[in-house]
Amino acid sequence: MKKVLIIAGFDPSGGAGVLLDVKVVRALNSYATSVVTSLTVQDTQRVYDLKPIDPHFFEYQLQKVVEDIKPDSVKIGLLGSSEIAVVVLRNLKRYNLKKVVCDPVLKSTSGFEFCKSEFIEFLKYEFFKACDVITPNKNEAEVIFDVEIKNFDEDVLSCVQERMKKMGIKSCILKGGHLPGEVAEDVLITHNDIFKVHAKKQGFTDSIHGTGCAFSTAFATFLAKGYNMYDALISTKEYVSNLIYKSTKIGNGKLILNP
Ligand SMILES: Nc1ncnc2c1ncn2[C@@H]1O[C@H](COP(=O)(O)OP(=O)(O)O)[C@@H](O)[C@H]1O
Ligand SMILES: Cc1ncc(COP(=O)(O)O)c(N)n1
Repeated sequence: MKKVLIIAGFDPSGGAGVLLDVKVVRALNSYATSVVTSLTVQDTQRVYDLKPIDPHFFEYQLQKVVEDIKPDSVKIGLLGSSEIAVVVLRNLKRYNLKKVVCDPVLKSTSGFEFCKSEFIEFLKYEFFKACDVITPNKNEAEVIFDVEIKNFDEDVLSCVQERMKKMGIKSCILKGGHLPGEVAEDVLITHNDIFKVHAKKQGFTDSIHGTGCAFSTAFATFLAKGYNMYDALISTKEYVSNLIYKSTKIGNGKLILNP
């Protein structure tokens, strides 16, 4: 049984964060451990508040679980505070953790700002380097790479590729759910390759919640199973598209995924 370590925030409604991530890992027949970075006050309509976990207590939990159950891959979601991010970075290095997938959650679909600007600089120039792949959506990629993204044309993608090299980011999957058009396209960019996948768009991206969380967790799980990045992306795209096609309205707000 492959083991995926989830480092993410807690959404009590289960539409995003660790509750969703653990279900995705389980649905893909793997085992999830999880260390919570922050608690949110949240429902299917919006995020109201966030309280980061004490960084010392967080580190204590992280170290105990990693020393006992060595993960085959790591998914990092909402970090919640720069102090927690520093602890995560230190321990990625200390335990030499492999196959680290980071979903750079900067803002919720409903518009809640999860990161202040100095924290974003730390992520851009220190944290992402320690990850094997980051999975920004359109808005996150614009902030991280300081580029306007209206489509995934060649010039945009090669600009992102150049900036990744300069910043020391190893690989990146740009998620295109928020771009206009009939298809939801995602692009894996490495230092010497660009690889696209796409699926038919279903419904309105802004009315579905948790797609980015499910995407990065499924990708980390396929890596844990030994898939290379290309095959992991193909399988993740198929898996997440099916979850989106079956998304349901469980509360008064956005549709949720139910792995
Ligand atoms: N309406 C949609 N129909 C099908 N796939 C979608 C839709 N919206 C997003 N996706 C896919 O879901 C995944 C998450 O993407 P995206 O919504 O861009 O990120 P985020 O949830 O982080 O904002 C990507 O694979 C994207 O292509
Ligand atoms: C705990 C937690 N983690 C991540 C997200 C982002 O998900 P989304 O962009 O779907 O709001 C969230 N809302 N809450």
